[in-house]
Amino acid sequence: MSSAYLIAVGSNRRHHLYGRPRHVVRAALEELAALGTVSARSPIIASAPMGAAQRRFANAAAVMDSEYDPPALLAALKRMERQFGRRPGRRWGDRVLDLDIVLWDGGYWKGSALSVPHPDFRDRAFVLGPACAIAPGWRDPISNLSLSHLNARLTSPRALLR
Ligand SMILES: Nc1nc2c(c(=O)[nH]1)N=C(CO)CN2
Repeated sequence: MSSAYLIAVGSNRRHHLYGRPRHVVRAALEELAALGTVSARSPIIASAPMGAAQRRFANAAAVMDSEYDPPALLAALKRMERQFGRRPGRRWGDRVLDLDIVLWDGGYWKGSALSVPHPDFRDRAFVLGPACAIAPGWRDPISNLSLSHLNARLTSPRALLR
């Protein structure tokens, strides 16, 4: 049985073949088709780095159906990161490709190396912005708020949206 996933994609380093981060993200969005059926790809946005990273990021999101369960999909995404030349580095440092599972239509997953929903996605405009462009009505199973509500909450006065 296949499941739907929301995947976040990011890059802030050049790739020797693909070039600038936005081209890395575009290539990664295409490559996701090897892991399932991609039903939506967001526009690629530029965003200021959050955390220890130095350079600007290109970010995007995709919705895909896949036969993989969450740990198997995560393993496949990590393999793709390595194929794109990512090497272990600082947790919040610069990277050629970052692929995260944000949401899964099966609800929650909690393992030693993986939590779905992604624990921090509600505070990350660079995830919510692109995600809202393709799946605004998808609800976070923990807060039960839609992606468009979570995104509005990040950018609007809190009192209005609680
Ligand atoms: N704007 C932006 N900032 C980041 C990003 C990212 O994808 N976009 N990823 C990080 C590490 O996961 C750290 N900071």
